[in-house]
Parts: sequence; C-alpha cells; structure tokens
Amino acid sequence: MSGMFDCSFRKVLAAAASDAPTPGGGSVSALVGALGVSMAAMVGNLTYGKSQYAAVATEIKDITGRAYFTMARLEKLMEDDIAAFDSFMAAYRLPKGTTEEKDKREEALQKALRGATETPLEIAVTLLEALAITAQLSRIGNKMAISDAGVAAYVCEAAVHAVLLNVEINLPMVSDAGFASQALEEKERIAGEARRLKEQAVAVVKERMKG
Ligand SMILES: Nc1nc(=O)c2c([nH]1)NC[C@@H]1CN(c3ccc(C(=O)N[C@@H](CCC(=O)O)C(=O)O)cc3)C=[N+]21
Repeated sequence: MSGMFDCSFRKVLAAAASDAPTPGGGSVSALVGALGVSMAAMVGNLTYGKSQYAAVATEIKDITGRAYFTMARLEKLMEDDIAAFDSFMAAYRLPKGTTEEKDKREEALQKALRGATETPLEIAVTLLEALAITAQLSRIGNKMAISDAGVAAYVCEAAVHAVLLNVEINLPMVSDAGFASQALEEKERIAGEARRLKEQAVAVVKERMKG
C-alpha cells in the first residue's frame, strides 16, 4: 500500500494490522516517530509568539521549523521503508528451483537487504535529530505543555529502538561482512545517543514540571 499519508487513520491501522507484509515494523516505527515529533512541534507552536517567551522567540522559531522538517522527512522515509521491504519480499518469493534461479534470487535478496537495512538506519538518524530538538525544547518550551516535550522524547526514543530492530533482524542475512559490521556499529551508536537525549529531555521536563 502506498500513499499511506493520504489515507484515513482507520485505513492505515487496518493496513498495518493486516497480513500484508507492509506497512511493517520499519515503516510503522517511522510513522510513530513522526507522531512523536509532532508533539515537539506543538510545544514550539504553543511557545512562539507568546510575550512570556519573547526572549527565546528566534530559537523557538528555528527549532519548530526543524521539527516540521523531520516530520516531512519521516513521511518520505515511511514510504521508502514500505518500498524497501516490498522489494525484499519480492526477492524472497523469486523461484529457487535451478542453480541459476538460486543465484539470481540471492543477488536480488542481497540488493534488497541493503535497502531494507539502510532505510531503518536513516529513520533512526532522523529521529535522533528529532530527539535533539526535543531536548532543546524541553528547556525553553511553554511550561504549560512541557509534558508533551516529554511525550515527544519517550515516543521518539521508542521509535528509534523499534526501527533498529529491523536492522538487527536483517543483518544476519547480509553476506557483505563489511557492510554488516558498519551497520551494526552505526546501530549501537544511534541507540546510545537516543537513550542519552531522551534521558536529558525527560530530566529537564520533570524538573520544570515541579514549579
Ligand atoms: N526495512 C525493514 N522494514 C520492515 O518492515 C521489516 C524489515 N526491514 N525486516 C524484517 C521485518 C519483519 N517484517 C515482516 C513482515 C511480514 C512478513 C510476512 O508477511 N511473512 C510471510 C511471508 C509469506 C511469503 O512467503 O510470501 C509469512 O511469514 O507468512 C515477514 C516479515 C517486516 N520487517
């Protein structure tokens, strides 16, 4: 299913729940992440233009713009992951009767696996930018809605770890050992950074909710 962003939420949920392979865990993580970032954008919108927050107006405008940018990027990446995993499934279903067919299938599988691994990594990196935005916003955003900066932090971090599981399940099938080890290293770095940024944002949110 493509053009997911123009469907009703009900249709997206039904498509995600169905036995169709896509949207799968990769694209759903991107969608969930986009919803997480929307809460950072909302806090930005609730801060910008308020006299109480005039001193941080320029910074808020910049961060809010970046939040919208990451949402748009996640929309594109959701569609990319659907295409990437569809390619994997298409290769997986290729015939493997003869040696020639087996070779062709393996070649198609390896090519598709690369895309199905790179796309979740790109989703995760985009979500790191969202988490950095959220951490910054937690310090200067409208206090009345600051819990939503915490919601953005928790949801985006969860989406990072979720999308990285797709890298983890694909990697053992990748035959290019150099590509696999680099992807694994990248995955570990991103997961650690996501944890750190979430902790930072939530700590500030909790502190500001005290008074
Ligand atoms: N970039 C990326 N995005 C993903 O969404 C992604 C991923 N990588 N890596 C793996 C996981 C898991 N996942 C599955 C979804 C449906 C079936 C599925 O439909 N399986 C059928 C296959 C049937 C057939 O052979 O046609 C079955 O088991 O019956 C399997 C696996 C998506 N993931």
